[in-house]
Amino acid sequence: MLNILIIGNGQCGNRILDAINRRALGGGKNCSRLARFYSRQKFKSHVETLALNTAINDLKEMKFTKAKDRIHIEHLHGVGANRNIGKQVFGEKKERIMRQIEERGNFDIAFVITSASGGTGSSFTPLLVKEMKNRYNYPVYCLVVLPFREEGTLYLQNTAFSIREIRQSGTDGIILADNQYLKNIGGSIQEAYNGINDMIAERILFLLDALDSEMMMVTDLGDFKSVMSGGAGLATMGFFKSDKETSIKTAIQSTLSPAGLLFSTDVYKEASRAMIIIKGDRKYLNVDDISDEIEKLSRAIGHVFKGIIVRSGEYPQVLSVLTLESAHEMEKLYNIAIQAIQQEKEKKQRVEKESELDKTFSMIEGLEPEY
Ligand SMILES: Nc1nc2c(ncn2[C@@H]2O[C@H](COP(=O)(O)OP(=O)(O)OP(=O)(O)O)[C@@H](O)[C@H]2O)c(=O)[nH]1
Repeated sequence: MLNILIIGNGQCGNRILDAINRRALGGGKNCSRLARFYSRQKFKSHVETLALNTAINDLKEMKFTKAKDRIHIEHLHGVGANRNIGKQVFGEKKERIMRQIEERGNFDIAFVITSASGGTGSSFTPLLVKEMKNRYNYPVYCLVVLPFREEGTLYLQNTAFSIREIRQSGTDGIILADNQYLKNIGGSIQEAYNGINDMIAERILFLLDALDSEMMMVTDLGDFKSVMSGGAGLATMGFFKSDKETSIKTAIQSTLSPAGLLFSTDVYKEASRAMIIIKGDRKYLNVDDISDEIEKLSRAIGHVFKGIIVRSGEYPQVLSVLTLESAHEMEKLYNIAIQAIQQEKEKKQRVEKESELDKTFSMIEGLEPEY
């Protein structure tokens, strides 16, 4: 049995963690809040979850994560997208945060979930990972959510710096999920967030289940580590759940297609290593068809690990984990981020010069109110 730690930092990280806990309690989208009082989590592994946030309201919003796992790192009501303040708060509260991890025991693998663009999660994550890597010898993977591109200059510049810092933190790999790419889920912004969080939670739970399952064809933690160590330190995941109409070939293709992935990439051009895990009833799993599809991918990118988990009565579900050797979409994001940083710099310079407003205020210099 694997010991797994999942940490959610900041509002986005907290919400995704809560979606994972809801699913682990067996809940779909409408799972009752009461479920957490009487259900046992369906993790096969021993999983500890921990939510960190400077904003108490974000922690209170969580419905399926135990109160003891929601840790408030006091600083006003968040750090207002300011990563410098976030880093300072982490520095001040570091030992308290690390004690929380220490108390939860030793692990085989850890995941840290955050948005790249806010203040708290994106500044805590690189510093936290660095501390974890210094103190423990288990792999630490980050799941990082990229912003909608129209969310503003501060979020864009935070993204550019935080991704670079997370890469340099010693993390064993970054799994990307992109709000912009996934936004066609539709509905209100809250519905889109819930939909995206649910997609991420579904993939993470499938992965955890697979890493701790008896397989007909084996992939294990060692294979996952090998996949994640390939490429340029960035990865993404794809998923597809088939019904009785879908062939296993189509299911595998779908997990590698835009509809199945969490980040925009042409896997046949940009992927470096992959892991494909298939779960379902033996009668749907034609081994020749599976091999055909996997070979097509491995001819294009190199090595592909494959795993098959037999679950009687279930239509196949397929998960892909892909490390990337290049990421065109990330280059595009950095180009807009550079413009955003420039824009913020020019604005600051303009404000630092004596502004028209300063001139207006100075008109009453030397005068006193007369009554
Ligand atoms: N997918 C997804 N993205 C979210 C969610 N909530 C916020 N975001 C995104 O996260 C980014 C903002 O980061 P947050 O996580 O809210 O910020 P924070 O880390 O709490 O930091 P501060 O609020 O600045 O202290 C924006 O790009 C949002 O679009 C969510 O529930 N799901």
